[in-house]
Amino acid sequence: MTADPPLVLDIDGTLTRPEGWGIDPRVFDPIREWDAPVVIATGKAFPYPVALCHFAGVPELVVAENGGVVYTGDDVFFTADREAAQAVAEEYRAAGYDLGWGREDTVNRWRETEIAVNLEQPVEPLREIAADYGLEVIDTGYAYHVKDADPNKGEGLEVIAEHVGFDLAEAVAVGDSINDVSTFEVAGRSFAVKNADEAAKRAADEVLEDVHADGTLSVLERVRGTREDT
Ligand SMILES: O=C(O)COP(=O)(O)O
Ligand SMILES: [Mg+2]
Repeated sequence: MTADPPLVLDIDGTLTRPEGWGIDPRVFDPIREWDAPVVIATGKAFPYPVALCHFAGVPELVVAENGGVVYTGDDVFFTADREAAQAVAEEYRAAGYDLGWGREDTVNRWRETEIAVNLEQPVEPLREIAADYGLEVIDTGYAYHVKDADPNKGEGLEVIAEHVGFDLAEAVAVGDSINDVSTFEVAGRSFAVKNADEAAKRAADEVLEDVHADGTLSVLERVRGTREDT
């Protein structure tokens, strides 16, 4: 007997439409029908991947905020807090800059452990202020994230695998950016979509020929049913 391997999916750049924005609706059915755990591992704020699982109709297995928040379906773990990143955001604003998400800022509104800044905002002053607080700034291609260097998606994934009881060596990960490198390091097989950044491409076992959801769907097709079910 064979079964599906556990899946680890990034959102932005990976489940997105070919033009780069919005979830490609073709990913919903394969995710829903997958007969093994599907972990959503993202830099987005906690509610976004929870909502994605909810609307896809799959259990909520979530690494959010680049590993700052981990949800096993039973327990939530916070591996960082927002305080220092918030202080960086306030200094950045006091220096005349803006986070770039508008007045109500739904990008950061429910974010618990880091701060995201719009890519159109100047990054150098942000990096300088973040360094003063001992934080790093990473560019996912969708936002700058001001974060603690410690937590990452890969460690969050390990927590979920242990809790749910699957073998990470059997897991298949797909991603597109530097925040997926730690995932690629702990998952047995890793794929970077064609639109991935250099860090993700270097870390992946294989770089796909297709961009965004087209790349991811090609992986799902290939790996479906490839796990030996003992
Ligand atoms: O939040 C981001 O900047 C990117 O999100 P992702 O990790 O799902 O690609
Ligand atoms: Mg991404």
